[in-house]
Amino acid sequence: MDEKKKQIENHIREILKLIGEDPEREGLVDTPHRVAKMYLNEIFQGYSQDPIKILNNAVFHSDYEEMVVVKDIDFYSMCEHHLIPFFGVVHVGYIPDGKLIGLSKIPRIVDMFARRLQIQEQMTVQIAKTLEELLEPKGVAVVVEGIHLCSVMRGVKKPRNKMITSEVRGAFRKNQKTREEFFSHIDRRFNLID
Ligand SMILES: Nc1nc2c(ncn2[C@@H]2O[C@H](COP(=O)(O)OP(=O)(O)OP(=O)(O)O)[C@@H](O)[C@H]2O)c(=O)[nH]1
Ligand SMILES: [Zn+2]
Repeated sequence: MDEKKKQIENHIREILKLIGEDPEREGLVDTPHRVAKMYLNEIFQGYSQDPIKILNNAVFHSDYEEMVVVKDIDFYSMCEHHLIPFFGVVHVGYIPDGKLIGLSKIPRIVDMFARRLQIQEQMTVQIAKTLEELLEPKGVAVVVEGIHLCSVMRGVKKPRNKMITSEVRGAFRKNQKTREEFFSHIDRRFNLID
């Protein structure tokens, strides 16, 4: 890990030089170290995480049969095309089939996939697929609402653009009423803003 950190530091220092900066000036002298630490311990931490460890046995047997919805889970991720953030909220629903998951574990799974280089569509599918594998539920649904800084502060510069992606599996795909129940729970407003 220390060797990796050192190498990232060196590359950041080189990038600083190439964009016309002086990496030795006071404000920047510790920046390569900070960035390396932030990449490995925070914003790209997801690469070194294992869903089974994150779960820590927090799957419970239960007779509860109705839909479980966890909504407005904030996430921060990094666009794989531009290496700048996209962020927003994730909403998750599932219909258990004998197994429930600890409430805090859903945001932990979201973070595991958000803390990587991503596109929003892929992150949406990865969250749904992982919950399906862990819980074997009757159905799972994931909706992600995101703002991509690569379309806000550069490129097309459309600051109010929001991207909405969804992945629905099992009962949510087969049964329109189930899907509608989920969407009525999460509402269609953009939850991050209002
Ligand atoms: N579908 C999808 N596209 C994304 C996501 N994040 C960024 N993009 C898009 O990826 C595309 C990359 O296109 P390019 O033409 O190679 O990149 P670019 O020249 O920087 O494009 P502009 O952003 O239009 O200036 C852009 O249209 C981005 O808006 C994402 O999560 N999902
Ligand atoms: Zn981008």
